[in-house]
Amino acid sequence: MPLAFLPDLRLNYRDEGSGAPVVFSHALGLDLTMWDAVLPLLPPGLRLIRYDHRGHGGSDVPAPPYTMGALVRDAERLLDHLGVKDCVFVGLSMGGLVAQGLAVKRLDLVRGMVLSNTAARIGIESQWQARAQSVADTGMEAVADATMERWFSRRFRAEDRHLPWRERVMACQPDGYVGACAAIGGTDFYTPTASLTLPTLVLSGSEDGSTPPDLVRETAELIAGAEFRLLRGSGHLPPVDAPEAFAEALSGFLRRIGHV
Ligand SMILES: O=C(O)CC1=CCC(=O)O1
Repeated sequence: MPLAFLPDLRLNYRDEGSGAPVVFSHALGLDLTMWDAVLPLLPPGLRLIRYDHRGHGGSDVPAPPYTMGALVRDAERLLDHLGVKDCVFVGLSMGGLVAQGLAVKRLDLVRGMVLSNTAARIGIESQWQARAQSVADTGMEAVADATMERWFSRRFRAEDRHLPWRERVMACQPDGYVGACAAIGGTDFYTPTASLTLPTLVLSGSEDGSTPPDLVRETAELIAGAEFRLLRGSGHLPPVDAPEAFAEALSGFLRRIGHV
């Protein structure tokens, strides 16, 4: 898989297809494979770029803590490196924070965004510090089970469909996870996000235990003209537990804004 050599960091990414660019930014503790089930369901004529955040997947793992500014800068430098402008940026959870920060900073790069299962602010800093500390102390096992409960519905878990995703969380480098917790805990985008006016689709899962629908809807209401859509039966990761519904919502948005 290609690595983008940014001045101080190597970022792992995949760049597939050709046409109008769509960039995918994943959630905490995961990697670019989070989008595997969605990409084949999207219409032709798109350049599909996905990457691993610092500290995740095949990207470098700098020592924690990280800042949201650094995560946004990584996305910015990757898009500059790939010569991408005017993309639709799709960010889920932590990736949705990156989407908001990037749109505020570099509107030349982003012509539309999809904010999935995210908010202008996620949780409170002390909870993120406590979570980071437990991973620093005892590794990913400290958060794996509780994460599955927040991410996936009871039914999904009863069918053991969460197990491969638990393995992915367990494979995350503790330093990367701890670093990203600091970035999330230190981020409050209420004011900058309220200034955004670009075309935006906001998606939420009715069973999301991490960013519940009311929180996600509140962020949609900050952005003038944003569309809000609730994916019924889905949890925190619709690309995993409801890829068809996610792809259908994303494809509709791309068509409505003339991106495909
Ligand atoms: O781990 C969680 O509960 C949910 C989450 C918050 C930010 C992110 O990317 O995932």
